[in-house]
Amino acid sequence: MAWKEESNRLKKTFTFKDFSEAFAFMTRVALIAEKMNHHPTWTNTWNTVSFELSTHDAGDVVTERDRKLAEAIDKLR
Ligand SMILES: C[C@H](O)[C@H](O)[C@H]1CNC2=NC(N)=NC(=O)C2=N1
Repeated sequence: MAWKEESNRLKKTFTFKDFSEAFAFMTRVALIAEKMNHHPTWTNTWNTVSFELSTHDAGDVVTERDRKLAEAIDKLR
């Protein structure tokens, strides 16, 4: 599934087998975000993880940094 761009955010929701799988994914995303110094706004409800990416330093709009992070997140799946 593709990322949706709306209201100055890149959005996507991932669904996993259970919470443990979802949290393992979040752990891997966290390490990548740190490495890229670009961090997601995200929510986790049981087996789902929803992302809304924007660049705070650019006034909370979508930039290339968000697209790169989205690409890196997709590669984890
Ligand atoms: C100093 C500033 O917090 C850093 O440059 C990073 C940290 N992570 C970040 N994450 C996101 N999404 N946007 C930013 O502008 C951003 N800035």
